[in-house]
Amino acid sequence: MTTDILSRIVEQKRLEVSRARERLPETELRRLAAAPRKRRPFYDVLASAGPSGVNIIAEIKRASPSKGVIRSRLDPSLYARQYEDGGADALSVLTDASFFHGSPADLAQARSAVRLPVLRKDFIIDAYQIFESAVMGADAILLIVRILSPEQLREYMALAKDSGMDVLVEIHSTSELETAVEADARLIGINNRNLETFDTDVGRASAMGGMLGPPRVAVAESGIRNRKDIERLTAAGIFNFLIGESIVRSADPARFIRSLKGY
Ligand SMILES: O=P(O)(O)OC[C@@H](O)[C@@H](O)c1c[nH]c2ccccc12
Repeated sequence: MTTDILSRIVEQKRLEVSRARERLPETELRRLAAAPRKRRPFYDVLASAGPSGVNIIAEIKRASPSKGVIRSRLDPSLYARQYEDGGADALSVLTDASFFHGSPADLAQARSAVRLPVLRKDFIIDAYQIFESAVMGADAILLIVRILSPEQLREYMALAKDSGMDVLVEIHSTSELETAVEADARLIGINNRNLETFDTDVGRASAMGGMLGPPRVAVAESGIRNRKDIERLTAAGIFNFLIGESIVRSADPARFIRSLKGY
């Protein structure tokens, strides 16, 4: 039943992209995207762990299809600053409006408030969205293996690289891991969320994390709630964590991130 959510999201995206194309033709967007921009390193930050041994990618997430509204009145610059104060190593910002209540403005505001590299979190199914991400100022984009053909994955990785952006390639299974490795993905996000049920199981990342090694860097995504979850995953060789809901819900995000890092 919930697999339908992902297909609904993708369907809605196709609609949004075709509308965006009418407003701004791709040739124009490409011209804008080609303007030189200073990107902040995302991959390099995550390729090695700092003194705490753990890197946190802290996410700005107002709502989700599985949880509904998490925090709707959220000031992205304020949150970004709290995340940075707490020692977050990078930011992730949901820019999808229809299902996650995010926007490109959220990303721009968050990024300009801090010095951290920023991941654009959205459902990319068309090259148009890569140029959009470049114009938005994203330092990295998410590509979800499940919703792309292997050819699209390669093409979009190359386009992102041309724009100076890093790519986080998201997988849910060992067969998707193979696809990601064949496309030579360097940063691989293992999503703990079961797309059929939307349940999360931190064990998914710990089981697959051991299959990666330099220069391939694993990121555990979704359902990470506390220091214990992190310790379980570091034992499996994973030191990068993408965390949204538990940080956004916390009364004191900076303090919560510090506790996740073991301080
Ligand atoms: O809020 P959580 O459970 O900490 O999860 C964060 C992140 O992993 C999740 O938002 C996510 C992972 N992959 C995605 C793809 C699209 C939208 C959202 C996501």
